[in-house]
Amino acid sequence: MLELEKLSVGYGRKIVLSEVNFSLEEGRFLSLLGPNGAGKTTLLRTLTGLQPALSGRVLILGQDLARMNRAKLARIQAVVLTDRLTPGLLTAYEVTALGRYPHTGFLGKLGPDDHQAVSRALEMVEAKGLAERFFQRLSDGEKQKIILARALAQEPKLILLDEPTVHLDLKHRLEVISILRNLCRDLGITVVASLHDVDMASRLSDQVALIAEGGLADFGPPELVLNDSSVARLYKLEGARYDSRLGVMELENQGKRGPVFVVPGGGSATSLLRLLHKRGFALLCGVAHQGDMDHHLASVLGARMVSVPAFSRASEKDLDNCLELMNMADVVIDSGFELGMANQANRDLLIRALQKGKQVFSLRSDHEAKEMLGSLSANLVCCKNELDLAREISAYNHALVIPKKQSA
Ligand SMILES: Nc1ncnc2c1ncn2[C@@H]1O[C@H](COP(=O)(O)OP(=O)(O)OP(=O)(O)O)[C@@H](O)[C@H]1O
Repeated sequence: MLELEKLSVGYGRKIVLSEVNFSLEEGRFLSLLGPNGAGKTTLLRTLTGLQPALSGRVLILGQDLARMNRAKLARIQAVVLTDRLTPGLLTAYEVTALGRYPHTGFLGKLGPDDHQAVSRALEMVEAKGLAERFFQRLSDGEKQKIILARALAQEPKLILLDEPTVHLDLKHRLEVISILRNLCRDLGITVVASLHDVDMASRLSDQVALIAEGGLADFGPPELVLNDSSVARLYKLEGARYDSRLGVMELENQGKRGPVFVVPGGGSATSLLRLLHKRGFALLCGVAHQGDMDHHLASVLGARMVSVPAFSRASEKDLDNCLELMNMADVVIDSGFELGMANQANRDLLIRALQKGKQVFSLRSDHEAKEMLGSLSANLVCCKNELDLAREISAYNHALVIPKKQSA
């Protein structure tokens, strides 16, 4: 569908990107990712023919873009740029109908086929109800849907979009994204879009192009191209990292409070770990099973951890290592894990912590705690939920810090 051969783009003598090479098959979704000012818009504008290439070639369906006439190009390619559309007093239907211009005659008169195409396009973006409303009076999200409908009414094979979800709330962002995804999957339309959301790009795209420092830094399926270090390099991230497994950005913290020791299990500690990390606590954790969500998140959040392979029991040595970490912690937290064959050691850890007189906070009910820990549970502070627990720990931590300061 699209092939770039040693393409350099820019403005006059200013080269923004040089010698970009890649090709894209029909019906694929390509996301252009890169920091502000990297050249995504400049590349998109060059692919639309709105600005000439500085050197190299763009081939669309095997034909050189520079030699294609505009009418022919408009029947293949639709463009959605970020420039605000100000179409005067046109209704949403009339704006959508503007997309039919490559198919109508000189006077732009719509025939029955054109009206059908306009209705189909409005239906595809689920905006038939907006048809009679004035475009200017629509919300940003509604406008974006109509602009997409206009591109679809053109019945293109290739759609180029610059930041199609910018200014949209979550609902409209997801709607627009799912419309674009369906275009590729159901209609075989090729989509090239610049996006700022790495997570969205990784879920949506067949291919991603990483644009940075004057060229194409990488190109390929997101599963191969997007990882912690490539994203950190691309955006020059400091104080944050991209978790490619969960597809989310995690903020680093200096862990100035605590540390606290979390006893995890089977994903029971995930919200808790995130909350404590957000509140600035340094995290210690054990015993965590590899492959478990708690293990993954604890390691992404930079916790010091004792871990064992999935489904295996911790050894005496693992327990000793945990106790060593636990001794460093102000408090111990029971994540309320479900007890099974493989994590008996985590119950033993809680028992040892209570026997040593450590302050233990728990996400279990009093009843559950008693069942698991017997009379020792009397020394446990049971909390209703993660927020309650974080509050209790903050109060306890504060009480610890003040005497320390006073004695100094
Ligand atoms: N008309 C212009 N003339 C000269 N330089 C320009 C022009 N338009 C943009 N630039 C410059 O070209 C470079 C690339 O800009 P571009 O808008 O393509 O980046 P981008 O990746 O789309 O950025 P963003 O994510 O912020 O939209 C920037 O340094 C920008 O200042």
